[in-house]
Amino acid sequence: MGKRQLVLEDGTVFIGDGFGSTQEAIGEVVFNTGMTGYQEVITDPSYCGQIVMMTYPLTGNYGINRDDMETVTPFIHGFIVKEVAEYPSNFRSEETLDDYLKANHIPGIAGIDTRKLTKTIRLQGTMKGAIADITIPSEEIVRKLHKTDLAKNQVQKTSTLKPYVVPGRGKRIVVVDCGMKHGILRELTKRNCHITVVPYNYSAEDILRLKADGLLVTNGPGDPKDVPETMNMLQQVVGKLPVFGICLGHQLLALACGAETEKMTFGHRGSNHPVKDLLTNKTYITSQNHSYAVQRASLAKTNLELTQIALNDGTVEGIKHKLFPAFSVQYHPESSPGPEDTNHLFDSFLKLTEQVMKGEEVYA
Ligand SMILES: NC(=O)CC[C@H](N)C(=O)O
Repeated sequence: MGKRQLVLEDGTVFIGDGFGSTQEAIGEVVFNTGMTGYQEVITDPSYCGQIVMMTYPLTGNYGINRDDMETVTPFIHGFIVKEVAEYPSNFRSEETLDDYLKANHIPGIAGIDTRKLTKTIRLQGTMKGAIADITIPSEEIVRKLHKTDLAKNQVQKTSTLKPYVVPGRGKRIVVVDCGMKHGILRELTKRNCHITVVPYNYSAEDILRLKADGLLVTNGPGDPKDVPETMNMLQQVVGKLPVFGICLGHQLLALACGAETEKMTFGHRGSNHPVKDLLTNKTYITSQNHSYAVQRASLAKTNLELTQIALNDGTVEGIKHKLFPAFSVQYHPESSPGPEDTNHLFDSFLKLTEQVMKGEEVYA
């Protein structure tokens, strides 16, 4: 495709080779440290509004396959890599990364100094950026970036519009879709659940009318404070249904129970983030993708207990309610991509629904 440029809002310019779609992209530039899993990253709806750079220098080597999609329509705004493989080699590969990005209107840029970009983001925090044609003066793009506010309605874009059912004979679980990865459905169907997926703004009343055994609130893009609908619903449902929150769902549970959330400098994105479970003293390697975190000090004024912390920086990775069956984690227990160390959390959630059903006096 020829040369293209990546321009950051602070004026930094990287010249590279365009691939994927030729359109212009604007988004928050973030980095992911996973060495594999680019297909799951591209198709994770939590990246809506973001331009993602992979720190691992080779991407596209095993192509794109039909099995590792995390959503039907990807929402990522752009993709940055050091080197993109033109000829993937893997028995599951159906097409190249370039073809997939072209077909889904996602621009990519390769051949830039990804280590420099990582260091810039680590020092200054995430910034807005654009992947654009080389012919446009970079000052013009910087001006445009300063004028552009990143959208606040990302969950509205990534959530399902209508409820639907994935039938099963086991526990009845309502999944509130804030931008759900298919991995969450995979874990629940593996455990024979009867799943009702509902939009992010489904009311507490309508959820309770479904007479489910448990409620799962999924991952999703953007700032949790931009999703008051789901937060208000949780305030009414906690204590009436066992609740499991994943990533954005975790942040929303925290807000619903009176805790605070804050934006991190550059977030956690990768497949090898160590997390310590304070209740069992075990350490898990987890898959993560988040910009926001629950403010640790704010838990003191709530009925929430800190259950897990990130070992790299001490941030909150898990909480549980002290009075009601509700718990959540900041990372992705469904992995995809990444280690499956914390897959058992889906079993813990279903066990909790069982205990509540039997009327046992148990909390998460
Ligand atoms: N993967 C997620 O659910 C991310 C949650 C939230 N959008 C964040 O960036 O912190």
